[in-house]
Amino acid sequence: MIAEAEVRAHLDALAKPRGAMGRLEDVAVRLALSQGWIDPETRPRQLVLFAGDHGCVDDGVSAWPSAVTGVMVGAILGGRATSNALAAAQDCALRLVDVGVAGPRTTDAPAFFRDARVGDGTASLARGPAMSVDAFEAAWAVGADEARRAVGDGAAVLIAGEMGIGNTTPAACLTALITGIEADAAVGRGAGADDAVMAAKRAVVAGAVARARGEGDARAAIAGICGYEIAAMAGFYAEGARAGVTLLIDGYVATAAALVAERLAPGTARAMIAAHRSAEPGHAAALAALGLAPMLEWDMRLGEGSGALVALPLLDSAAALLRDVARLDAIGVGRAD
Ligand SMILES: Cc1cc2ncn([C@H]3O[C@H](COP(=O)(O)O)[C@@H](O)[C@H]3O)c2cc1C
Ligand SMILES: O=C(O)c1cccnc1
Repeated sequence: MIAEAEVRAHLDALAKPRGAMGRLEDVAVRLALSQGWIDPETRPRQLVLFAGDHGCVDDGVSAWPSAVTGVMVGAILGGRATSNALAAAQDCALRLVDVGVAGPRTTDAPAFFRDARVGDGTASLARGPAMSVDAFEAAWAVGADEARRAVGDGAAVLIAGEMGIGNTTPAACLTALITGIEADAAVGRGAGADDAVMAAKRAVVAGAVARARGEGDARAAIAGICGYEIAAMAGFYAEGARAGVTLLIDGYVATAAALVAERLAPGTARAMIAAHRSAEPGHAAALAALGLAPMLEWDMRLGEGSGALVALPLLDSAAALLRDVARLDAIGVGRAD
């Protein structure tokens, strides 16, 4: 393992003025520390997309019906979604896991698809616990399993993405519960909620967060307001961090899963690099609670791992800086700074 001071000293010795690559140097430091080496890798990289449905959609929290989750699963399997296009552009392997979609199961799926359903959509968190602690742990284990498989295949950087209509509602609940911000401050427009949907979403989140705050056991509180895909992402992060790879964190939903991972597996956040701050208003507080500074603030608000894929070339640049730049003394120049 290396210390931050060693990485900074290495960066300061390179053929450039000290600190001249600005915040890319901070990213390089986090990247090196996440893997424990001065010359971290960013290839191969793997995006695992976890899909699940949410009972609270029946309570009016999304502009879209739950059926769109299954349609998008089909689009991803057909290689036609934003995540497919960006993953291909960034040379990132993509895998899709159905951890809790409602409706018919996908058959004839390509080899990168895994049916690991823990349930057919969650129960509505507006009316009671979204899932049992047992179901939460089963979904967590699906994600942990995926991280183990990806690391076994050599991945140096892991990205978790999600597809699940309604999932910015559990993300808001988890953010409010774990960071302590007001429920209202955690609620945003998700995939395009209008004012009427926003009013319903605010009421649902306020009620669910109040219930979760009254629950004594942390795991039960989290399970009650979680989603299957979010629980799987949390398990994915916890296992990836344990295995010593870098976790590139996407948007608001991915960060809610990161909060869950850090709460239940403390230390996981050390492996995380925040790709971006999404347009969702609660995202900044979620990142701050994890001690993460986002690389991009581009108002992206899609999910599917898309923002992490957009930011991936920045990690490649940070790795190249650490690995491929000569030292100033090696080119015969003394330091003036
Ligand atoms: C066509 C389409 C593709 C998406 N890809 C990701 N999301 C994103 O939007 C959803 C969350 O927003 P909300 O909580 O407002 O429903 C999730 O499926 C998330 O992955 C999508 C949403 C739609 C509609
Ligand atoms: O930031 C996100 O993760 C996000 C925002 C809107 C919709 N889905 C995901």
